[in-house]
Amino acid sequence: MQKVYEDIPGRVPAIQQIHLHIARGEIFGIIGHSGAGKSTLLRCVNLLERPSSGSIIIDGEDMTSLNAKQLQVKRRKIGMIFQHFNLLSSSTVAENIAFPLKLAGTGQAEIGARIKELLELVGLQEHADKYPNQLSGGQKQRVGIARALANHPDILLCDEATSALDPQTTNAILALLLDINRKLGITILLITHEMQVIRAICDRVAVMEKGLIVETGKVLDVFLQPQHPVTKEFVGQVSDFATSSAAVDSNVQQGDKAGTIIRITYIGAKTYEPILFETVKSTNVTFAILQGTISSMKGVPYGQLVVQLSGAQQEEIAAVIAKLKQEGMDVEVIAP
Ligand SMILES: Nc1ncnc2c1ncn2[C@@H]1O[C@H](COP(=O)(O)OP(=O)(O)OP(=O)(O)O)[C@@H](O)[C@H]1O
Repeated sequence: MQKVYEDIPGRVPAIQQIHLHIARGEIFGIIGHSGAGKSTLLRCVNLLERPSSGSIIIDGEDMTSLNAKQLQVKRRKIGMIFQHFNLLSSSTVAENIAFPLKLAGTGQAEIGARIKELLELVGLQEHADKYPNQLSGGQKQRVGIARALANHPDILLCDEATSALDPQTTNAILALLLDINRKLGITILLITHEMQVIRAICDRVAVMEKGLIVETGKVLDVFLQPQHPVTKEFVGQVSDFATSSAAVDSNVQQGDKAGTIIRITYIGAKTYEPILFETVKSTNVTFAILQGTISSMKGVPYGQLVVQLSGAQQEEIAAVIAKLKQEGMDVEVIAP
């Protein structure tokens, strides 16, 4: 699809040609700098913005071919939450959540029951009768989430949903989104400019720049092997990996230049196993750790070690590397 805002003649399209497939049930993140086109892309999904060309296919149905009535019905199955929450300030929490249910013509008794369920889901049972200005940012976003889920949507669009929140509240809201995805199977499409949001909950990510997707893939792959300069920059926000080469260079210069330098990547339970030590133990190979990090991606631990192997013949070092690979490690020889 493509989107050109028509108001300024000759301007670059907000979305150049983009082709994106999002699988049912996944959490898909779109990251990019300001003006990259993320909001435009997200708003095209539920047709808050109409693409200039191309189509938006949801469950086999092209959104751009629906008439106003059909679109209204289809939109009920696409919830949306916003950076600044967009709550009705003169309505209570319960009334805010009831709003989309009333629009859908839901009966009063059913609305009452649904509000109760949703308040429980987002942890706001005690706050039904409060007004938005009596709530914290995190609580406001919980109301936004409850309202977005009111009509049992299949898809939840999140427009910078945690950008106005402090880090601790951000983590709590991300945990709630992950919980909703797992419990209810809702597909989540989120946009953000923060790589920690992607790392915390996304399965896959697309990196946008100037209206184009410049890189896309599984979050782990993108983190461990970012290709595009913009992706490298975003990964550098949260990871020590991107800055590692300079640190490694200086460590190598200070130490023994002989030997082979490798980068080992550990994922899952292996992160905590002494595989490197066990592998070299019965050989002549010695190792020096030049750099190491452990982190977590969607709750799964992963780590990287940059290690200098020396003290033995090249063949023996090669055998150690082969053994590490056999153990399921991802090993990259950096030098020589
Ligand atoms: N309603 C609009 N009318 C005209 N131009 C627009 C409109 N909305 C966005 N644009 C332009 O389209 C381009 C992409 O904007 P968009 O808001 O989609 O980017 P973004 O990546 O979401 O940025 P941000 O994080 O700052 O919101 C920008 O050049 C922007 O100025």
